[in-house]
Parts: sequence; structure tokens; C-alpha cells
Amino acid sequence: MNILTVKDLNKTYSGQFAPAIKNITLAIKKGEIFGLVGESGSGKTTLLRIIAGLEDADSGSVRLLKESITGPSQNLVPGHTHIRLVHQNFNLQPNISIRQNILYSLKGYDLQYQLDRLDKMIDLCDLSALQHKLPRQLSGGEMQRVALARALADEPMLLLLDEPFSNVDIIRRQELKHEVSDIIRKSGTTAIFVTHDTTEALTLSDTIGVMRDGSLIQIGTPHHIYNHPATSYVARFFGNANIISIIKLQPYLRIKQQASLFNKQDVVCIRAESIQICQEAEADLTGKLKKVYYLGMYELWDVQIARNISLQLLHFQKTPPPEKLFLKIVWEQVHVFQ
Ligand SMILES: Nc1ncnc2c1ncn2[C@@H]1O[C@H](COP(=O)(O)OP(=O)(O)OP(=O)(O)O)[C@@H](O)[C@H]1O
Repeated sequence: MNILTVKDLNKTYSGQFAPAIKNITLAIKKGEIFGLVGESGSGKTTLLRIIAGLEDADSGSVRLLKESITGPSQNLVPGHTHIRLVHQNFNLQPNISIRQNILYSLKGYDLQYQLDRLDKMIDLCDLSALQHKLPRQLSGGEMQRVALARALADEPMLLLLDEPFSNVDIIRRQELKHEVSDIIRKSGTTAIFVTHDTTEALTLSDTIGVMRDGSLIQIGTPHHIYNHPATSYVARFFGNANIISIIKLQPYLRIKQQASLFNKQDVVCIRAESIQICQEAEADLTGKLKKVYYLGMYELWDVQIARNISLQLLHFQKTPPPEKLFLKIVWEQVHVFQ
């Protein structure tokens, strides 16, 4: 069942020439975690705010189940009671305790429901040791858990998170990502989170939407987006990708039949991890090491195949490179762009 349906959404801010978002169509199922990724300025926040009812669209529609979500021009109080947006700066009330902060978002409900939900949120977000503290006594990661508890308190249908980890230091971020995703999954809430971090999107999402210049250029599971990118842009955005045409590569292949698996005009994506160093007898290509990028756990090697062709591969062993490199391509992992 789709909780959210977005159809042909467009928006150009007044005074701007280029649209912030163009013809966005997407559907999100109940319980799904949807990661919206894209470079800065690609339109992620604009889309999120229109979905939240905090920004007007020029055209198109947003529906939460069957209900139409409209922007501030049509509502006295912008936003929607069943949609919660968690801001980058958490927006906690500074002078009241964590417990009161959570209760604040439950005001207006029956007292028993307020107390039940407060207990559930303190438990779900692991806040019992922090509940009597003030927001300023908490770390960024702890504040994020409180913001989440507040947002989830009255069981919203849709949770929206805009760059949820951007205000948390890098050491704590890794841990917090998993905590937040566990909390959302345990609560069963449908969520959209905006990020420009592709690893975050791959790790935490059920579905990823990739935005570029206001358009949603690909939607798919993390596995599909990584292994079957729609364009060379998506391929490069999600990791080290060698984008090359078969016609350019073919003259340098030692076993020419390999190229017959493809059309000459095909442009392919060979992930850096799909190129392996091997013995001469099994090699598809030979090359010379041009440059080494040290990345801690592994190295990224730039290998020159011909004057105008170089390929990147990952190297995990700490052995010195030989003079001549023999390379094998894992052909099953090569993706052909349509
Ligand atoms: N209030 C506004 N008025 C005018 N232009 C705006 C406004 N908000 C955003 N824009 C423009 O709309 C485009 C999309 O912006 P948006 O903030 O949605 O992108 P984003 O992908 O969320 O970027 P970031 O990752 O930097 O937050 C950008 O070109 C931006 O400059």
C-alpha cells in the first residue's frame, strides 16, 4: 500500500530562472525508508518541504493515502498533523527537560495516551538516563534521538528527516546512523531522509531516489542503483566507476571474445572492485601503475592501459606493485548503459 504518492511536481522559486524541482513523480510504501540523495542545490530540501506542506508547488500533487497535501498558501497553519519533519538543528525547546520536550509534542491528546507514548518513546530512543536533563546538557547525537522521539511521539504516518546526521561529529555519526535507522524500523514508520552522503543512502534506505538539477533521475533499491546505474553520473556518484565504450577498450583486450558479449557501441560501467590483478594466463588487459591513492584500508590504483585509457581498481594487499600489471575484469559485474 502506498502511503505517499507524488505526481508531476514542479516548483520554480520567484526570481529564479531554473526550476528547483521538475516533474517529480514517486510513490512510497508503508514502512519504507526512502533515501533522497543528490548534490547541493539539486532540489532535495524543496521536495521534502513540499511533501511536508511547508512550501507551495507550482503544479502537481502530493497525496498522503487519499488526502491531498497542500502548501502554506492554502492552509492557515502550514504542515500536516500526520507528517513530521525533523530539522537539522533539532528545534528542541531549550528551557524544558527532555521529558517535557517529548510531552510538548503530545499536547492536546488524552492524558493516558500522552503518558503511554512518552514511556514508549523514552524506551525506544534509549532516553531514560537523559529524560530529566535540559537540551543544552546533551551531545548532538543525544539531541538527535530526542528530536526523533518527539517526532515519532504521536505516531505520524510519515517522518521526514533533512540531513539528520549533519550536526553530529564524524566519530559518533556512524553509530548514530544505525541507532536512528533501528528506531525508525522498530516504530514501523514510513520515512524519507535527505542526504548528500551516498554511503549513508546505500546503508540505510530500502529505496533510493537520486536527484540532479531538480529532476529525479533514478529510483531503485540500493543494490539496483549501485549495480545498474541509469547514467554515468549515477555510477560515479555511488563509487569508483570506470566508464568506457567497448569500441575503445576492445583493441587492448587479450581475449577478444569477451568483447563479443557486448555491442561495439555499448558504453559500460566497470566498478573499480570488478577489476582484479591476476596471472598473465588469465588476464584480459595489461597495464602500468600510474598513481596510487592511499585510502587506509585499501588503495585506489590508477592503471594506464593505453595512452588515452586508464582504469581504476581497488588494491587491498600491501605488496609493492609489479612493473607490469595483469588485469582480469569480472565481466558478470559489468553494467551496460541503455
Ligand atoms: N527560498 C528560496 N528562494 C530562492 N531559491 C531557492 C530557495 N530555496 C532553494 N532555492 C534554490 O532552489 C534550488 C534547490 O535548492 P534545495 O535547497 O532544494 O536543494 P538541496 O538539494 O536541498 O541543496 P542542499 O543539499 O545544499 O541543501 C537551488 O538552486 C537553490 O538555490
